[in-house]
Amino acid sequence: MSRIWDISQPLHAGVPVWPGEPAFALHSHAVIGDGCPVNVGGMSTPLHAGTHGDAPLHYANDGVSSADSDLDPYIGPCVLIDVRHAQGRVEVGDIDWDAVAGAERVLLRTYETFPHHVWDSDFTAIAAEVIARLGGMGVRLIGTDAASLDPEQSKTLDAHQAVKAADMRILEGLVLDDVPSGRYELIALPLRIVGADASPVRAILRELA
Ligand SMILES: N[C@@H](CC(=O)c1ccccc1NC=O)C(=O)O
Ligand SMILES: [Zn+2]
Ligand SMILES: [Zn+2]
Repeated sequence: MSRIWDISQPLHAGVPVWPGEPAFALHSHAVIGDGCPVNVGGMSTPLHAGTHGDAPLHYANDGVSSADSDLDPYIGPCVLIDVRHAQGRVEVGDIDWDAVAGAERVLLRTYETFPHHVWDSDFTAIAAEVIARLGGMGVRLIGTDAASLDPEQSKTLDAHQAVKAADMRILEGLVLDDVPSGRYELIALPLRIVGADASPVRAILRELA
């Protein structure tokens, strides 16, 4: 059997969320007891909490929602590239472009150790030029272990806009700590949430046969 890496953050009350967003919460609506045969829960979550896919609706009013997005970008061969050496922002010179050649899905590892317990305002963003070059090479999905492609304080979202121009899809908040660089099969499907600008995903990498 081929090995599977779970590259998703656990979702729980303490999962770091974008500043100002409400915490993730799991509620109990029913518990097993006299007259009740089941436990039943519900959840409340910011859509950009944990490991998630941005829908184009996040960065454009005419963009599709999670329910309406093609699924192709989120499933298939991918390459994981180590860019831990990048300073502040991933620039064109930080990427091993030979490793990218031919890939339709590219995941970038920026963290030495993923910050599971605190919000990191200084995450490593990605330059719009990098996205444009990836798009020009036929890449359809960009993934990162950072909370966003653009810096937390950005109001122009240049990298997201470059994704829009190339009609790519985005995964954010991946956990890539224990995964060697190289090629894998990616599966990270957004939920079919009508009108949603983002969705949690269960992201996995599977060793290629
Ligand atoms: N663009 C970010 C998310 C984002 O910008 C955001 C998420 C939640 C609440 C506010 C946000 N941005 C406000 O300027 C992302 O990459 O998904
Ligand atoms: Zn997001
Ligand atoms: Zn985003």
